[in-house]
Amino acid sequence: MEKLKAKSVTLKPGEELRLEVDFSKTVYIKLIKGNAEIFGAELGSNTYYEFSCEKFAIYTWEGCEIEIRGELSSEYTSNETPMNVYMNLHLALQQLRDKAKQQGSEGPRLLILGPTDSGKTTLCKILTNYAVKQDETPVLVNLDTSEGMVSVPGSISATCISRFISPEDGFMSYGVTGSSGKTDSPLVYHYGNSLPNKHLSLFQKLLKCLANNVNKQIETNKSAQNSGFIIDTGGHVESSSYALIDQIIDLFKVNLVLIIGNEKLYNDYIKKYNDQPNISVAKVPKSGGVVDRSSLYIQNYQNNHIKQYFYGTNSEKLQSFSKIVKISDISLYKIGQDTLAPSSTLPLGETRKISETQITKVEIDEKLSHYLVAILHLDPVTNQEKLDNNEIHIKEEDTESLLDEDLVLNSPVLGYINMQVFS
Ligand SMILES: Nc1ncnc2c1ncn2[C@@H]1O[C@H](COP(=O)(O)OP(=O)(O)OP(=O)(O)O)[C@@H](O)[C@H]1O
Repeated sequence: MEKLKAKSVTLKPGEELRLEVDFSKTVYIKLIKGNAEIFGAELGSNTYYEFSCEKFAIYTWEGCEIEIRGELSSEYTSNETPMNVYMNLHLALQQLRDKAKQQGSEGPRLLILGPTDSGKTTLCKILTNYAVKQDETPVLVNLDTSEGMVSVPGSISATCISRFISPEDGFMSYGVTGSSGKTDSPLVYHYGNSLPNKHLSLFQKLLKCLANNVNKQIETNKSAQNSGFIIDTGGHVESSSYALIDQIIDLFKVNLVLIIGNEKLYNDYIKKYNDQPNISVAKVPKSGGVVDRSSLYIQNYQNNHIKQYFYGTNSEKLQSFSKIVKISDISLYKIGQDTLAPSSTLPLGETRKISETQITKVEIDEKLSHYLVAILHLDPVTNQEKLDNNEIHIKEEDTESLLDEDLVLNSPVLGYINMQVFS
């Protein structure tokens, strides 16, 4: 790093430095003077932070001097930011949390909506970090399946946040918690696609499982109850997604809907919840710094995220290990049926019922090498309770698999493996 040419940048109060670092490049940043933050996480002075494959901003409330080493693909300073609005939003949320503590009730449950690349995830990060700064422990819910946030892309999750989201490692600072024995491991459900609409009934079922589980878990966590929820979503803004949004509001008991950069959605939701005093709808401006990301960038970002899941982040390295097991000792199941022969090949008059949530056993062969496979936690206690209450059933007629789809979908992810098959 010392070999890289260093340069210094001075920012005035209220300015932000917007930076882009390519995939193949690494840039180091150090705060020399003053104070600065990256999406709400303060930078410590005289410490190098490492970035690659990132688009981000360094904001300062009081002015600062920063040292940068390495090659940036874009860099400019702006004094037009929505940070004052975001800070006011945080203060309003904090008042609701304080009120919840006094009254012994639940804190705000905030749902952030907006088009793709409008800055939703960034706002979640800022609000979560500001909440942590005030000793809050909000539950961060990720329903954006293209990002993965604390786990691999294709998953949805809920995490109780009690420490800053690292400025250099981002949400993955929570994704690698297993390594250091921290107890704030995320609750993750596997969906397996970037688009919720692709397998809508599966997505809706998993939403329900995540919401039920997280609502149940925080029943005994007073501090998370008071701090409330911050929920990130993908870019569901078209009217065809309104039913899904309403389901999210209902399942996660959302009481504040916040819209970034979409007037139509804001107006529709103002009208929709006009006569419901327990749900408020508000809007905030989109930051001029938010960058549109190409599909190539998103693909590289997702690959990098998966790599971090297995090998750790810049500041917390993980040692992945391999384990050889006999094919006959394991069973692999697939959710959904997208490789069936066309219905036209069926005997005349016979129809096939294809369910997106159907569980089928998969034959393990070399073709499955390098597949990312989710290991589920088929929690015997919770599932036994559900069996006793007749909420789920074991299919006795199905001798091939005793796995009921509800039993599987109800089970959170224990971890992911990268599979290699040898014969
Ligand atoms: N002020 C800023 N300056 C520079 N880059 C920024 C700024 N705000 C956000 N970004 C970057 O812009 C990109 C898009 O932002 P973000 O992920 O928050 O949008 P999003 O609405 O959540 O997108 P999606 O719907 O695709 O998940 C990210 O790479 C983010 O780091």
